[in-house]
Amino acid sequence: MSATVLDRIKAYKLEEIATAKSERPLPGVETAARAAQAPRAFEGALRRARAEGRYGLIAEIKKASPSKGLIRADFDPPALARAYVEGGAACLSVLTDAPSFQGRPEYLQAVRKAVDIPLIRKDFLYDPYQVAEARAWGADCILIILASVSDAQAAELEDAARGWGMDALIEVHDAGEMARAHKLKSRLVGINNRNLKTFETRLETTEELVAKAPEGALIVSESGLFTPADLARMAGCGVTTFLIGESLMRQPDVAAATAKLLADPVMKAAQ
Ligand SMILES: O=P(O)(O)OC[C@@H](O)[C@@H](O)c1c[nH]c2ccccc12
Repeated sequence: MSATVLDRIKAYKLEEIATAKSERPLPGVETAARAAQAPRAFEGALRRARAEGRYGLIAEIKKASPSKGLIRADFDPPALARAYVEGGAACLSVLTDAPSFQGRPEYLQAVRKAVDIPLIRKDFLYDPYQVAEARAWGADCILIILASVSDAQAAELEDAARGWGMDALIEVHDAGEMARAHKLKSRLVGINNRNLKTFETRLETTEELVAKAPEGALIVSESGLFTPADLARMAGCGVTTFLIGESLMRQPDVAAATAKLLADPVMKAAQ
């Protein structure tokens, strides 16, 4: 079988983690994590938006991606963060992976200083060391991609997040992964419309998997959402919480585009 993008990412991440651990041993990272501002309620901010009848947006700060290449040349993370807040985002996602997404830990740290809303470290996590890093850099939530970790690794990452007082967004993209999500504690579940192995993006993925989610889960529809009609379509199957990057990153006026995307008051059937 040919190596997928996820296999390649995992290989360089494991090297990255080994280097980071030797350059900055865990105790020092833990000290920095303990000194960071207290974690903010990431899932809570999204649940509040939903309870108040608003779309809950996690707006993503994303310069490039493996499938799209460079998405935004003029890339100023603190300015983009402020624009997203002005436009009404509930939370922000900041890519920290450099090789595939041109992200950086410094972007997360700079965004933390620029805005008050909760942040997720968007990266490929395999080791609790990376969860401590995320907390030290100011993240309030981590991403656990079930396509790239075992059940045991997912549980270990989730426990590390809980230990730091952070939330965990559990990402699934098929029925098998959704079944695995039931075994975890987190009830914040992202359905990725993009298959990370083939890059195929289908909004049907959210529609097909939402009914298989754990009881009481808050579902986040991730990737490939561009228009108010896309959000209304997702609301039609009860999903009103979204993770959106590319479509907003391509807009010259990010604040106005975010406000426009969220302006539609369509809030249909509750999950
Ligand atoms: O730019 P989009 O299509 O709006 O997608 C955002 C987000 O869902 C996507 O960046 C993403 C979802 N899961 C991930 C896992 C790793 C890296 C990136 C992702």
